[in-house]
Amino acid sequence: MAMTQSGLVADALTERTGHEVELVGVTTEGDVSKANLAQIGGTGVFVGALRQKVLDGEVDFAVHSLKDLPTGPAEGIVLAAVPARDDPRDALCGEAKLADLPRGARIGTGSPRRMAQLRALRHDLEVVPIRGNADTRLRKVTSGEFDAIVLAYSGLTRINRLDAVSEIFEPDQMLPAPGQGALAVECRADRTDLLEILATLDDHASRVAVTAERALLAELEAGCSAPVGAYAALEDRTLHLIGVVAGYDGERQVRLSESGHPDLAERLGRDLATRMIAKGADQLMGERVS
Ligand SMILES: NCc1[nH]cc(CCC(=O)O)c1CC(=O)O
Repeated sequence: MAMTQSGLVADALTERTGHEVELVGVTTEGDVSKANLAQIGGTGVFVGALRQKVLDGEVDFAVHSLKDLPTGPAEGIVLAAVPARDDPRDALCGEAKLADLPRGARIGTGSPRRMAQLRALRHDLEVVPIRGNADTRLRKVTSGEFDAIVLAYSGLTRINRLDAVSEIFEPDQMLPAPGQGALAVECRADRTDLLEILATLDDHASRVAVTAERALLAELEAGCSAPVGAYAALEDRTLHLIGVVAGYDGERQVRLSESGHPDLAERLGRDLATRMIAKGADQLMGERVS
């Protein structure tokens, strides 16, 4: 998936600016270690290794899945471009749509956000942690170990596995992770020459949407392992943001929305988070039922 999305960015850059781009594959501890990803530092291990190559000047820029980036700033590195976002929704991969799965069906997901929202949609489901890359997970559906799993639609597009999708969740059923479906192009802050070139890849609507979603996540002091969903979209020069913090039991949710001017995307996210905290969102995040 990472090589595909880097290839897409490289092609777009060549098309827009005429610059040839050489792809450099980077293998990280996250790719080779058999240990649980959480134990070796979560998705931060992929991001950290790529950022080091950027800082060392081994590569000019790096492409990440934006939802895997920690919300805090990275010293010496800037988010040079957010290309036009792909479909941000989550997809169910299995034999049937969610409503048609048998009682007590086994659903695999490693994401607390997806777990909590699945339980809210259907209390009878057995939601079970699952590991491995997308292809490994999909094989666990084919083998019958799981009745279904949930993955990002955009990721399935990039690995050419839309055939596995049985249902796409609308944001009112399941809010995606902040930044889901978007890519992040990062380079060194002092490379002004490069910043100008990479800026041609930036998509304003995508940039303001993910800015609001990530500001919400940052203000909630949450990371990618928190049961936090967010989705923002720009319509007629108004930015609409929806956020959710879902309790692990699926019983309680704090779900609020807010709209504002896209120039104030960061503020919009922070304001919504503050309102969510006032409704008990931080308490829900602190809980671990299973
Ligand atoms: N956490 C892993 C990860 N990081 C980005 C994507 C999907 C692609 C995207 O969001 O752009 C995935 C897999 C998934 O959640 O199904």
